[in-house]
Amino acid sequence: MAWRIMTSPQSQSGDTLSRLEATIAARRAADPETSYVAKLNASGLGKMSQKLGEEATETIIAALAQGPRELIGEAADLLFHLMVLLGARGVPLADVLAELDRREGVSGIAEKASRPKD
Ligand SMILES: N=c1c2ncn([C@@H]3O[C@H](COP(=O)(O)OP(=O)(O)OP(=O)(O)O)[C@@H](O)[C@H]3O)c2ncn1[C@@H]1O[C@H](COP(=O)(O)O)[C@@H](O)[C@H]1O
Repeated sequence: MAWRIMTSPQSQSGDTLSRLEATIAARRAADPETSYVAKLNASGLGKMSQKLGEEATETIIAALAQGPRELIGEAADLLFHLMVLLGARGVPLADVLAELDRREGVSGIAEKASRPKD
């Protein structure tokens, strides 16, 4: 039987990520002793990028070898660390969502085929 997660009515993706973006912005300059967001920002872009890569790897491992709960946890870590990195680079979530909106309805296969050949 397929495994299902009950989706909380509060966890509409846009709202949740928008709130997380605001929280991350508010915590960036907090005390690194008490704020993980501040600690990540204090560690610099290199460390933040490394953490994103680690979370991506852990997500891959969960997808290949673990259960849905582990995959959900790792995917949440991955999204969180992506949001931290975007915030540190000053890229608004709205810009990323707008790019996804722009791509809506464009098949990845058709888009790739339309690229100029070398
Ligand atoms: N959503 C998250 C969130 N998801 C994951 N994490 C943290 O991300 C880390 C996951 O990375 P790891 O498992 O590699 O942890 P680690 O090994 O301890 O990390 P390192 O020592 O290697 O840096 C853990 O410390 C998690 O607690 C998060 N930390 C914070 N948030 C959000 O950010 C808000 C602000 O957090 P603070 O800045 O800590 O107040 C929180 O209220 C939450 O809403």
